[in-house]
Amino acid sequence: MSLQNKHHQPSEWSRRFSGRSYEEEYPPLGAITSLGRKMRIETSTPSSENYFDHEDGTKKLDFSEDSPYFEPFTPFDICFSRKNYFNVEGTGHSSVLRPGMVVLKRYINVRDQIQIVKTCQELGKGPGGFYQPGYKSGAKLRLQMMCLGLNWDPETREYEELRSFDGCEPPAIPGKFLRLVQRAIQDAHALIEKDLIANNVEEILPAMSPDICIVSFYNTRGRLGLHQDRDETNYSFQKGLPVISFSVGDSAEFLYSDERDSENAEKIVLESGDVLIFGSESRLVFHCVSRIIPNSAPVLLLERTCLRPGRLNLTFREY
Ligand SMILES: O=C(O)CCC(=O)C(=O)O
Ligand SMILES: [Fe+2]
Repeated sequence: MSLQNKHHQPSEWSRRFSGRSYEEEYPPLGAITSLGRKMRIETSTPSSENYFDHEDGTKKLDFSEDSPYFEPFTPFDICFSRKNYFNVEGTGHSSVLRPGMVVLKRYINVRDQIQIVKTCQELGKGPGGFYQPGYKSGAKLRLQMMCLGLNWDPETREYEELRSFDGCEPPAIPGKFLRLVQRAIQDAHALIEKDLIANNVEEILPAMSPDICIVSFYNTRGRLGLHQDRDETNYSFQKGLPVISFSVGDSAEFLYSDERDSENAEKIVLESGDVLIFGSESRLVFHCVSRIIPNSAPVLLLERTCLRPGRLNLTFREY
């Protein structure tokens, strides 16, 4: 009995499982030559029609791409793929979603995401930090919120210097966040210029200097109903100054629509590191967070920050 047969007895199971004959599944041993992606096995034991004679009398298996023996050879990778490392594969590319609305996918690198979480954690534990806000109706929002720069009160829908319920002054927006916002606007302009072959990018998406950042933390059951961001000044609306949103942690399903109608809304998945910008024509777009996708945050981010399951969102606006 050959070594081949000693170790691999053909079985009904293996035939059924692979859909190939035993000889096809386990070609006889012989000299194995690696030819780039193709493997060729030389042997003197003919056993199927896929052998063909060579001038020197030996029989060779046909491992050309048309042959059933052909299998691309993939060497073992000692490192995780990015997919395993980050838990999920990216969804989509940076693009102009509609006039004035741009998504920059995986824009914030993991190092900066880690910094964002650590900074928000520190600020969030201090005066003016995270709390669960409510609406005028008494219903609570399904998230924890903190404001930087100015305070926005979901109950009165007003902006204020001090938080009315505890008198706390909102922490300042960190310079690092502001620099990231400016860079994102520039890169959104470059994308618009390229995608729409436009040179009036400032009209399509005006630049802005944020004076408020609303930081929200959604746990995996968190969500935010369909709404427009319309509590800023007329100046801000007339200029179409954009809202700029950073996503960090678990991914979120984000819906947006011209109508107050989530049934027919467009949907995108906002992943950790994504930046979404909506201004000018899209400034008053209806939008909501319909779902947080559990276990979708980058593993490295979780390892370095111990961020709770859920998602951190920062929206920057110019009041
Ligand atoms: O979490 C998000 O992506 C959206 C947040 C939002 O719409 C808001 O803060 O007004
Ligand atoms: Fe909003």
